[in-house]
Amino acid sequence: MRHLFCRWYRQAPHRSARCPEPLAAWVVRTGSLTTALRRRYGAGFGVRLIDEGWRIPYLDEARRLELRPGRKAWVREVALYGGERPVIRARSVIPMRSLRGGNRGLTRLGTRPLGELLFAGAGTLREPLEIARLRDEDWLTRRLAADAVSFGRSLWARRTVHRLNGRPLLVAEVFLPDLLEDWDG
Ligand SMILES: C=C(O[C@@H]1C=C(C(=O)O)C=C[C@H]1O)C(=O)O
Repeated sequence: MRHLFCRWYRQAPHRSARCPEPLAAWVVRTGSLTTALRRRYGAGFGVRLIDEGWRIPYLDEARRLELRPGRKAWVREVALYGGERPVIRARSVIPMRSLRGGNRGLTRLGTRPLGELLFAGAGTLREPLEIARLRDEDWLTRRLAADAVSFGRSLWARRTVHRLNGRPLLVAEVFLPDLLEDWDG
């Protein structure tokens, strides 16, 4: 099956893309997801490293980072857990040039949340959020949440270009159905 590009929106999801309200609060959150998940799950929060290394980004990612297609970047994929269940799947793409200038720690994170670096000091800026309602055939769905598609519910994702010490990295997050299980708002 041909994998489609995600249709990213720049507007807030509840206006333009009809993201259901309880989820929209997570999707448009401007602070650290790590901090929010820790607040919600406490010691039940954890990061499971799925893959990390020099990879060729998808064309969608290369374009957003203005990278030459086919040029490798440092790619990190994780699942963020709330208790026993994954609630977020994340994929970060870090161009080679972004690993300079004090950013070398980005390749040595392991199970330390990326958000701890990105939201640590004043050294990070972020570009506007992009939101997507994922379709089963979108490459991001297939890559990060193929198992969640069987729930038959729409999956939502967001992506942001963060600038750590002025250097860009793309972070995409898919919000899994379990994030809203026993949601009390
Ligand atoms: C960007 C953040 O970091 C989170 C942790 C990530 C990781 O450890 O790879 C990736 C994306 C985020 O869900 C955040 O906390 O907002």
